[in-house]
Amino acid sequence: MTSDRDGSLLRVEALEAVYGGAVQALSGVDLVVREGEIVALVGANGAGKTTLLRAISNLLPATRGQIRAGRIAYAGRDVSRTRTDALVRAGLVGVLEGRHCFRALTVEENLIAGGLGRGSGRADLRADLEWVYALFPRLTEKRRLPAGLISGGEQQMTAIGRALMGRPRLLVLDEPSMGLAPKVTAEIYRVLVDLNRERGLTLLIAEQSVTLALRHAHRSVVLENGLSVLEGGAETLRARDDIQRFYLGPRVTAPARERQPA
Ligand SMILES: Nc1ncnc2c1ncn2[C@@H]1O[C@H](COP(=O)(O)OP(=O)(O)OP(=O)(O)O)[C@@H](O)[C@H]1O
Repeated sequence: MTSDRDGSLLRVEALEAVYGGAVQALSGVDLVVREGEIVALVGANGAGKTTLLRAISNLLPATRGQIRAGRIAYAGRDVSRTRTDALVRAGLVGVLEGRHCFRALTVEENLIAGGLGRGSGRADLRADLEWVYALFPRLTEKRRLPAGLISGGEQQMTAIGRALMGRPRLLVLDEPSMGLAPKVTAEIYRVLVDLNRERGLTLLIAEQSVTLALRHAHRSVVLENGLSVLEGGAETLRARDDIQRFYLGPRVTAPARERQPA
Protein backbone atom coordinates (compact mmCIF):
# COMPACT_ATOMS: atom_id res chain seq x y z
CA MET A 1 0.00 0.00 0.00
CA THR A 2 1.40 3.39 -0.96
CA SER A 3 1.19 6.90 0.44
CA ASP A 4 -0.47 9.80 -1.31
CA ARG A 5 1.54 11.49 -4.07
CA ASP A 6 2.71 14.21 -1.65
CA GLY A 7 4.02 11.67 0.91
CA SER A 8 1.04 12.00 3.23
CA LEU A 9 0.02 8.79 4.94
CA LEU A 10 -3.19 10.31 6.28
CA ARG A 11 -5.13 13.19 4.77
CA VAL A 12 -8.32 14.62 6.24
CA GLU A 13 -10.15 17.21 4.16
CA ALA A 14 -13.00 19.51 5.23
CA LEU A 15 -14.30 16.88 7.62
CA GLU A 16 -17.65 17.48 9.31
CA ALA A 17 -19.19 15.15 11.89
CA VAL A 18 -22.32 15.13 14.02
CA TYR A 19 -23.70 13.12 16.94
CA GLY A 20 -27.32 11.99 17.07
CA GLY A 21 -27.94 13.79 13.80
CA ALA A 22 -27.81 17.16 15.57
CA VAL A 23 -24.70 17.94 17.66
CA GLN A 24 -22.09 19.36 15.28
CA ALA A 25 -18.78 18.15 16.69
CA LEU A 26 -16.54 18.78 13.65
CA SER A 27 -17.26 21.67 11.30
CA GLY A 28 -14.35 21.53 8.89
CA VAL A 29 -11.11 19.82 9.80
CA ASP A 30 -8.08 19.61 7.54
CA LEU A 31 -5.13 17.52 8.61
CA VAL A 32 -2.15 15.91 6.94
CA VAL A 33 0.13 13.35 8.58
CA ARG A 34 3.20 12.41 6.56
CA GLU A 35 4.93 9.06 6.79
CA GLY A 36 7.38 9.05 9.71
CA GLU A 37 5.94 12.10 11.46
CA ILE A 38 4.65 12.63 14.99
CA VAL A 39 1.66 14.97 14.77
CA ALA A 40 -0.16 16.20 17.88
CA LEU A 41 -3.78 17.32 17.98
CA VAL A 42 -4.33 19.93 20.63
CA GLY A 43 -7.32 21.93 21.77
CA ALA A 44 -9.55 22.67 24.74
CA ASN A 45 -12.13 20.24 26.15
CA GLY A 46 -14.84 19.63 23.60
CA ALA A 47 -12.78 20.97 20.67
CA GLY A 48 -13.33 17.73 18.74
CA LYS A 49 -10.07 15.80 19.18
CA THR A 50 -11.68 12.50 20.20
CA THR A 51 -14.35 12.86 17.52
CA LEU A 52 -11.69 13.31 14.85
CA LEU A 53 -9.78 10.23 16.01
CA ARG A 54 -13.02 8.21 16.13
CA ALA A 55 -13.82 9.33 12.57
CA ILE A 56 -10.35 8.30 11.36
CA SER A 57 -10.75 4.81 12.93
CA ASN A 58 -14.38 4.57 11.73
CA LEU A 59 -15.63 4.30 15.30
CA LEU A 60 -18.12 7.18 15.14
CA PRO A 61 -21.18 4.98 14.53
CA ALA A 62 -20.52 3.17 17.84
CA THR A 63 -21.09 6.49 19.64
CA ARG A 64 -24.10 7.59 17.54
CA GLY A 65 -21.89 9.80 15.44
CA GLN A 66 -21.51 10.09 11.70
CA ILE A 67 -19.46 11.87 9.06
CA ARG A 68 -21.54 14.57 7.37
CA ALA A 69 -19.06 15.84 4.80
CA GLY A 70 -15.43 15.69 3.82
CA ARG A 71 -12.93 12.97 3.12
CA ILE A 72 -10.42 10.78 4.95
CA ALA A 73 -7.64 9.19 2.89
CA TYR A 74 -5.13 6.69 4.25
CA ALA A 75 -2.22 5.49 2.12
CA GLY A 76 -3.75 7.20 -0.90
CA ARG A 77 -7.16 5.55 -0.57
CA ASP A 78 -10.51 6.94 0.65
CA VAL A 79 -11.23 5.09 3.90
CA SER A 80 -14.26 7.05 5.16
CA ARG A 81 -16.34 3.86 4.92
CA THR A 82 -13.67 1.26 5.59
CA ARG A 83 -14.42 -0.98 8.56
CA THR A 84 -12.22 -0.65 11.62
CA ASP A 85 -10.91 -4.23 11.37
CA ALA A 86 -9.88 -3.65 7.74
CA LEU A 87 -8.14 -0.41 8.77
CA VAL A 88 -6.23 -2.31 11.44
CA ARG A 89 -5.14 -4.93 8.90
CA ALA A 90 -3.95 -2.07 6.68
CA GLY A 91 -1.82 -0.72 9.54
CA LEU A 92 -4.04 2.09 10.88
CA VAL A 93 -4.40 1.16 14.54
CA GLY A 94 -6.00 3.25 17.29
CA VAL A 95 -5.66 3.42 21.07
CA LEU A 96 -8.87 5.30 21.78
CA GLU A 97 -11.51 5.61 24.49
CA GLY A 98 -9.08 6.01 27.33
CA ARG A 99 -6.89 3.05 28.10
CA HIS A 100 -9.39 0.37 27.18
CA CYS A 101 -8.29 -3.14 28.11
CA PHE A 102 -10.24 -6.38 28.41
CA ARG A 103 -10.30 -6.26 32.20
CA ALA A 104 -11.01 -9.95 32.81
CA LEU A 105 -8.24 -11.11 30.48
CA THR A 106 -4.63 -11.23 31.61
CA VAL A 107 -2.14 -8.67 30.35
CA GLU A 108 -0.67 -11.32 28.05
CA GLU A 109 -4.09 -12.32 26.66
CA ASN A 110 -4.80 -8.63 25.96
CA LEU A 111 -1.53 -8.35 24.05
CA ILE A 112 -2.15 -11.56 22.08
CA ALA A 113 -5.61 -10.26 21.12
CA GLY A 114 -3.85 -7.38 19.34
CA GLY A 115 -1.81 -9.77 17.21
CA LEU A 116 -4.58 -12.18 16.22
CA GLY A 117 -6.20 -9.98 13.57
CA ARG A 118 -3.01 -10.09 11.55
CA GLY A 119 -3.21 -13.82 11.15
CA SER A 120 0.41 -14.40 12.17
CA GLY A 121 1.64 -17.75 13.37
CA ARG A 122 2.62 -18.73 16.92
CA ALA A 123 6.32 -17.94 16.45
CA ASP A 124 5.58 -14.43 15.17
CA LEU A 125 3.18 -13.77 18.04
CA ARG A 126 5.76 -14.93 20.57
CA ALA A 127 8.46 -12.71 19.01
CA ASP A 128 6.14 -9.71 19.04
CA LEU A 129 5.17 -10.38 22.66
CA GLU A 130 8.82 -10.39 23.68
CA TRP A 131 9.32 -7.15 21.75
CA VAL A 132 6.42 -5.47 23.65
CA TYR A 133 7.75 -6.75 26.99
CA ALA A 134 11.15 -5.29 26.11
CA LEU A 135 9.50 -1.93 25.38
CA PHE A 136 7.47 -1.98 28.61
CA PRO A 137 9.47 -4.17 31.04
CA ARG A 138 7.00 -3.69 33.86
CA LEU A 139 4.36 -5.59 31.87
CA THR A 140 6.57 -8.69 32.08
CA GLU A 141 5.96 -9.03 35.83
CA LYS A 142 2.23 -8.43 35.35
CA ARG A 143 1.74 -10.74 32.36
CA ARG A 144 -0.39 -13.27 34.30
CA LEU A 145 -2.60 -10.70 36.08
CA PRO A 146 -6.05 -9.64 34.88
CA ALA A 147 -5.77 -6.22 33.24
CA GLY A 148 -8.49 -4.95 35.59
CA LEU A 149 -6.11 -5.36 38.53
CA ILE A 150 -3.09 -3.41 37.27
CA SER A 151 -2.39 0.33 37.60
CA GLY A 152 -3.69 2.97 35.18
CA GLY A 153 -0.21 3.44 33.72
CA GLU A 154 0.18 -0.30 33.19
CA GLN A 155 -3.25 -0.43 31.55
CA GLN A 156 -2.18 2.33 29.18
CA MET A 157 1.02 0.37 28.39
CA THR A 158 -1.09 -2.76 27.81
CA ALA A 159 -3.44 -0.86 25.47
CA ILE A 160 -0.48 0.56 23.52
CA GLY A 161 1.27 -2.83 23.54
CA ARG A 162 -1.88 -4.47 22.16
CA ALA A 163 -1.97 -1.92 19.34
CA LEU A 164 1.73 -2.53 18.61
CA MET A 165 1.06 -6.27 18.33
CA GLY A 166 -0.92 -5.35 15.18
CA ARG A 167 2.35 -3.95 13.73
CA PRO A 168 0.86 -0.54 12.89
CA ARG A 169 2.12 1.82 10.25
CA LEU A 170 0.07 4.70 11.71
CA LEU A 171 -0.71 4.62 15.43
CA VAL A 172 -3.50 6.94 16.58
CA LEU A 173 -3.64 7.69 20.31
CA ASP A 174 -6.23 9.58 22.32
CA GLU A 175 -4.63 11.38 25.26
CA PRO A 176 -2.09 8.74 26.33
CA SER A 177 -1.07 10.94 29.30
CA MET A 178 -4.56 11.35 30.76
CA GLY A 179 -4.59 10.86 34.55
CA LEU A 180 -1.08 9.44 34.68
CA ALA A 181 1.84 10.50 36.89
CA PRO A 182 4.50 12.55 35.05
CA LYS A 183 7.04 9.73 35.43
CA VAL A 184 4.72 7.19 33.76
CA THR A 185 3.80 9.68 31.03
CA ALA A 186 7.51 10.25 30.36
CA GLU A 187 8.08 6.47 30.13
CA ILE A 188 5.24 6.07 27.62
CA TYR A 189 6.37 9.02 25.47
CA ARG A 190 9.96 7.75 25.50
CA VAL A 191 8.77 4.45 24.00
CA LEU A 192 6.61 6.22 21.39
CA VAL A 193 9.36 8.62 20.34
CA ASP A 194 11.89 5.74 20.12
CA LEU A 195 9.48 3.74 17.94
CA ASN A 196 9.12 6.76 15.68
CA ARG A 197 12.90 7.31 15.43
CA GLU A 198 14.00 3.72 15.17
CA ARG A 199 11.16 2.09 13.25
CA GLY A 200 9.67 5.07 11.45
CA LEU A 201 6.31 4.52 13.15
CA THR A 202 3.97 7.40 12.24
CA LEU A 203 2.00 8.81 15.18
CA LEU A 204 -1.08 10.98 15.51
CA ILE A 205 -1.66 11.86 19.16
CA ALA A 206 -4.49 13.87 20.72
CA GLU A 207 -2.87 15.53 23.69
CA GLN A 208 -4.43 17.85 26.28
CA SER A 209 -1.04 18.96 27.49
CA VAL A 210 0.26 21.41 24.92
CA THR A 211 3.61 21.37 26.71
CA LEU A 212 3.92 17.61 26.06
CA ALA A 213 2.72 18.00 22.48
CA LEU A 214 5.26 20.69 21.68
CA ARG A 215 8.03 18.69 23.33
CA HIS A 216 7.46 15.49 21.38
CA ALA A 217 5.60 16.21 18.14
CA HIS A 218 7.17 17.38 14.89
CA ARG A 219 4.01 19.39 14.23
CA SER A 220 0.87 20.23 16.16
CA VAL A 221 -2.58 20.97 14.81
CA VAL A 222 -4.86 23.15 16.95
CA LEU A 223 -8.60 22.39 16.98
CA GLU A 224 -11.14 24.95 18.18
CA ASN A 225 -14.88 24.29 18.19
CA GLY A 226 -14.57 21.53 15.61
CA LEU A 227 -12.33 23.50 13.26
CA SER A 228 -8.62 23.14 12.58
CA VAL A 229 -7.40 26.70 13.10
CA LEU A 230 -3.63 26.53 13.18
CA GLU A 231 -0.74 24.16 12.62
CA GLY A 232 3.00 24.31 13.01
CA GLY A 233 6.11 23.20 14.82
CA ALA A 234 6.94 24.04 18.43
CA GLU A 235 8.62 27.36 17.52
CA THR A 236 5.63 28.56 15.49
CA LEU A 237 3.13 27.72 18.20
CA ARG A 238 5.23 29.07 21.07
CA ALA A 239 5.62 32.35 19.22
CA ARG A 240 1.85 32.82 19.12
CA ASP A 241 0.59 34.95 22.02
CA ASP A 242 -2.88 33.32 22.00
CA ILE A 243 -1.44 29.79 22.21
CA GLN A 244 0.93 30.90 24.93
CA ARG A 245 -1.86 32.57 26.92
CA PHE A 246 -4.54 29.86 26.58
CA TYR A 247 -2.46 26.72 26.75
CA LEU A 248 1.00 27.37 28.13
CA GLY A 249 0.56 30.03 30.81
CA PRO A 250 2.29 33.37 31.22
CA ARG A 251 5.67 33.76 29.58
CA VAL A 252 8.50 33.55 32.09
CA THR A 253 10.74 36.54 31.61
CA ALA A 254 14.06 37.09 33.33
CA PRO A 255 13.67 39.33 36.40
CA ALA A 256 14.77 42.90 35.82
CA ARG A 257 18.19 43.52 37.27
CA GLU A 258 18.01 45.25 40.61
CA ARG A 259 18.98 48.86 40.36
CA GLN A 260 22.16 49.64 42.23
CA PRO A 261 21.84 52.50 44.73
CA ALA A 262 23.55 55.68 43.53
N1 LIG B 1 -21.22 10.43 21.95
C1 LIG B 1 -21.50 11.74 21.90
N2 LIG B 1 -22.79 12.16 21.76
C2 LIG B 1 -23.08 13.49 21.66
N3 LIG B 1 -22.16 14.47 21.68
C3 LIG B 1 -20.86 14.13 21.82
C4 LIG B 1 -20.47 12.75 21.94
N4 LIG B 1 -19.12 12.70 22.06
C5 LIG B 1 -18.70 13.99 22.01
N5 LIG B 1 -19.74 14.85 21.87
C6 LIG B 1 -19.67 16.31 21.74
O1 LIG B 1 -18.88 16.61 20.59
C7 LIG B 1 -18.03 17.74 20.84
C8 LIG B 1 -16.57 17.35 20.66
O2 LIG B 1 -16.23 16.43 21.69
P1 LIG B 1 -14.87 15.63 21.71
O3 LIG B 1 -14.98 14.60 22.79
O4 LIG B 1 -14.54 15.17 20.35
O5 LIG B 1 -13.83 16.78 22.14
P2 LIG B 1 -12.36 16.65 22.73
O6 LIG B 1 -11.55 17.72 22.10
O7 LIG B 1 -11.87 15.26 22.57
O8 LIG B 1 -12.60 16.98 24.25
P3 LIG B 1 -11.90 16.34 25.57
O9 LIG B 1 -10.51 16.87 25.60
O10 LIG B 1 -12.77 16.86 26.66
O11 LIG B 1 -11.97 14.85 25.43
C9 LIG B 1 -18.38 18.21 22.25
O12 LIG B 1 -19.35 19.23 22.14
C10 LIG B 1 -18.95 16.98 22.90
O13 LIG B 1 -19.87 17.32 23.92
